[in-house]
Amino acid sequence: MQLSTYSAPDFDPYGDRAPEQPEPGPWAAPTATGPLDARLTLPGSKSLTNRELVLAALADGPSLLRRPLHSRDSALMIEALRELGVQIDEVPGDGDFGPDLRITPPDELSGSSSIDCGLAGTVMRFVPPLAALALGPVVFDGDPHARKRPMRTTIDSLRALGVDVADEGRGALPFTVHGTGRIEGGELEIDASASSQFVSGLLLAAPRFEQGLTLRHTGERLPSMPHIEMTIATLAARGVQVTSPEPGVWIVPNAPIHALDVDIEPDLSNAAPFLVAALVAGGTVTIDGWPASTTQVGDHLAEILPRYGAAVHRAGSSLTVDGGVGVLGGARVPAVDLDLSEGGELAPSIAALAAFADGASSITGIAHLRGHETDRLAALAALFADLGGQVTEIDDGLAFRAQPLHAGPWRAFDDHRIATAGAIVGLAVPGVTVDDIGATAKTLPQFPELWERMLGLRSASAPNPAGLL
Ligand SMILES: O=C(O)C1=C[C@@H](OP(=O)(O)O)[C@@H](O)[C@H](O)C1
Ligand SMILES: C=C(OP(=O)(O)O)C(=O)O
Repeated sequence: MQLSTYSAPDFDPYGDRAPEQPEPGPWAAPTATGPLDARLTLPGSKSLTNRELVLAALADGPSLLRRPLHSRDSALMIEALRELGVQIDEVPGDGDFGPDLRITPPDELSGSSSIDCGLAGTVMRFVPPLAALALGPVVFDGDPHARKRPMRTTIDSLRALGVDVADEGRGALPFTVHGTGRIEGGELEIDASASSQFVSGLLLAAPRFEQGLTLRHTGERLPSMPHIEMTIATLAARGVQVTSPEPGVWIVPNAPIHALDVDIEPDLSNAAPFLVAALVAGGTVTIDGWPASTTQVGDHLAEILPRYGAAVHRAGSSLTVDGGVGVLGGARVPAVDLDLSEGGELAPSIAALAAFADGASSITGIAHLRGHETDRLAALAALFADLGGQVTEIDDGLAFRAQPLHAGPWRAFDDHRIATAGAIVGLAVPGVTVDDIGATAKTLPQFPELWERMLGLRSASAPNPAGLL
């Protein structure tokens, strides 16, 4: 099948110019020359945008998404849903980062199509249950590395629900879902230790199962609980009440999913590299539009970063991280043992900070990162070794030892968060080159522009990257 490459959306929210996309290719990470004093807004949350797209596709009428994310992952979700017969139109909105989206669900989802998941976990885990509700075969495939991401639980759970799924026996992409237009539902046991998205994908579609769904997670651990809570909250906002009588068990009734016009919050996980930058370069970084309450795990940064020496202030809808003099100014980064089982997607940014810690430290609870966009534990260990660092893989995470870092290459491995971790390191280590900054298009196509403006490297007369005040 034809695999997609992300290209800029065909709108122009910036007046006379389209948004810059990161050019695929090498990027010399800029070194900070002094403390930061930056204020920015960020595009919409990937996790919220892709959940709301799925729920809108199953809803009982048209929905509007205000200020959604426009990136490769959201483009892949939009295309996937269009393949199933969902109408998705761009409509003018007041966001800085592109148009709003109007989603009109079809009377019945249609199959007989092919879906490109790219490298998007949300597409490969959330859309197959919808394909099972459609009539006709739907082929799922993705980027070369997507074929290595864990998918067995999605495949097995659909089979246990009576859906015919043809695969190559590896528990991975590619596979074909032979939907019959209905799922009976009922009780189901799954092992979601490799990804919370196995749970979320089933919960999102379950109100359309004839008996609803009683889902029980049987594995030893369950990562990324806030993402499951986000799924439950987005369902509740559309009138579906999921109950959880005990940890690891969820009951979803058969119920209509109501149409809803919804505001998408900025992506707080994508705030991580910018906020961590304050601790490395020193000074302050303020993110505007920070929600007062949210299910996004990025909100945990407000508690995590003080453990590494930051002062965090909230004022109205802004969140400021003050990194003091920062690593560059000679600050000592405390050696912290951090359990990130709830927020694994924050790990690459925190690892880039822990690499400067004064003493032995660790990030644990993140074994499942081996199944992310790349094997993030192996990638980070290898990348820091190339810079002279001492970061080692442990059973369920990474261990860090204080070691001066030097110039060197930084491979992105097609992983947006590995790419941005390289940018963080480069703030304090001259001569770090990220081989492909284009990887950031997965969830934040504006990353290089925003980063350079954060550092004051773009003058006021240079094109203004969306969202920078
Ligand atoms: O449901 C979601 O939107 C996500 C869940 C998490 O997945 P895992 O549980 O596989 O880590 C997270 O890391 C990913 O970036 C987004
Ligand atoms: C793990 C991530 O993405 P995905 O949704 O593709 O799993 C991530 O964004 O850190």
